[in-house]
Amino acid sequence: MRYLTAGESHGPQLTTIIEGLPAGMPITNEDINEELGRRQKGHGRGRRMQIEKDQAFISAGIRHGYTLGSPVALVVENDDWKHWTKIMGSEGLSEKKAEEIKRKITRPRPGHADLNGGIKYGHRDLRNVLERSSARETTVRVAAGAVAKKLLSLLGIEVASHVLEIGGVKAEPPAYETIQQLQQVTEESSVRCFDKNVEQQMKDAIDEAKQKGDSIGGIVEVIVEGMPVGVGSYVHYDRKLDAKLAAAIMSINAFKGVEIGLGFEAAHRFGSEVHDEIAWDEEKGYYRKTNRLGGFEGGMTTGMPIVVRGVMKPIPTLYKPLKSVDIDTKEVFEASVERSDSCAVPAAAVVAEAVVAWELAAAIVDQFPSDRYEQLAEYIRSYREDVKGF
Ligand SMILES: Cc1cc2nc3c(=O)[nH]c(=O)nc-3n(C[C@H](O)[C@H](O)[C@H](O)COP(=O)(O)O)c2cc1C
Ligand SMILES: C=C(O[C@@H]1CC(C(=O)O)=C[C@@H](OP(=O)(O)O)[C@H]1O)C(=O)O
Repeated sequence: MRYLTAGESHGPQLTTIIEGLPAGMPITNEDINEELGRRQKGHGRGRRMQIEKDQAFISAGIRHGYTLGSPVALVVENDDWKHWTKIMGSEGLSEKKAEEIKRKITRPRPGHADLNGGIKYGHRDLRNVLERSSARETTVRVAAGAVAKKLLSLLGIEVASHVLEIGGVKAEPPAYETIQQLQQVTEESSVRCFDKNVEQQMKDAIDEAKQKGDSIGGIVEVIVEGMPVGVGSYVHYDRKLDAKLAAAIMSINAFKGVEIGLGFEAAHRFGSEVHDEIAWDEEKGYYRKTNRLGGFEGGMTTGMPIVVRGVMKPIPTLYKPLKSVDIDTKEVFEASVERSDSCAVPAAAVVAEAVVAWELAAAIVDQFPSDRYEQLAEYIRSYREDVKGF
């Protein structure tokens, strides 16, 4: 499976085209819209989220709630676009008129893509960079992820996420009994944190940063239960599924690091404190007594829950500006800001779920190729039986 996204932050719409889904898989607008709504929430978001009410329009590949096997195209309109039609040049402005608008951006923000992107493409109006580098693009990645999540869920695989840390305020690891409970509790939290004791502290940290004109980052964790054993590969470096998850997390705007299982903590421990002992019983088949390796050995799933963490840096657009250099005048300036998120870690947790779900669904479709959804479901069911009898 593969997907592409297109669209600018203040353009008319964002689009994704998904290719390779089996035919006959049930999927509705609501499945996708629910995920889009989850991504818009979270304490610390800026004014833009009050303007947008993200909804997916299915323009291809699905009929009467089932995939056709043809490419699926999903569109999310930008409600903010109506305020930007002139600036975005959608009305075919003459050069003279564009000059009149005088909204050319020549002041790159430290930490954003503005300067490197401008140099790379030769854009002297840095808006041509920021429009696409904006995390607005994650809207349609979540739409594609929603389709992947639906496929996984139909196959008995559930994906959840939660926030472990915001701006130095740390939560206890979640003590959940079922993944559904984890999903429900985090859904009720305005910072997507399972640990209710620190929720207010996290909100306070966000408010304090905002008040100071600053921004803060944090750590999110994605947990996946129900993956069959042996998905991925130890044979080829580019089919190692843990590596694909790491790349997927790193592809989210502002993410600077990834850990699977113990992650960096493994460096401080003996091997006997890191590796998970293997056990077997008739009911479960093989299992691990612990899950310090977060569901992966040898680039393949172990069948234990997948645990992936990602760290998000603080948002680069700051009301309290850092110094930078104007690309036209070469003068040093301090950036002024119209609007920005002060913390988007809770939203990023939903994006992390989406990109992880996508990689897992793609790996399954790759390993168990089937043109029909029913065939795929049967394939997975019989593979699970096989694994039990190994
Ligand atoms: C959900 C989400 C919302 C974001 N909101 C903003 C924002 O309002 N302002 C901003 O400057 N950066 C925001 N970012 C981060 C930038 O998009 C990101 O830092 C930028 O694209 C540069 O990429 P890099 O940080 O990965 O190097 C957001 C990121 C995510 C995931
Ligand atoms: C629009 C979204 O996030 C945007 C990501 C973003 C950035 O620079 O990454 C900048 C902000 O956009 P604007 O400049 O229009 O206020 C965020 O609101 C979204 O998540 O849907």
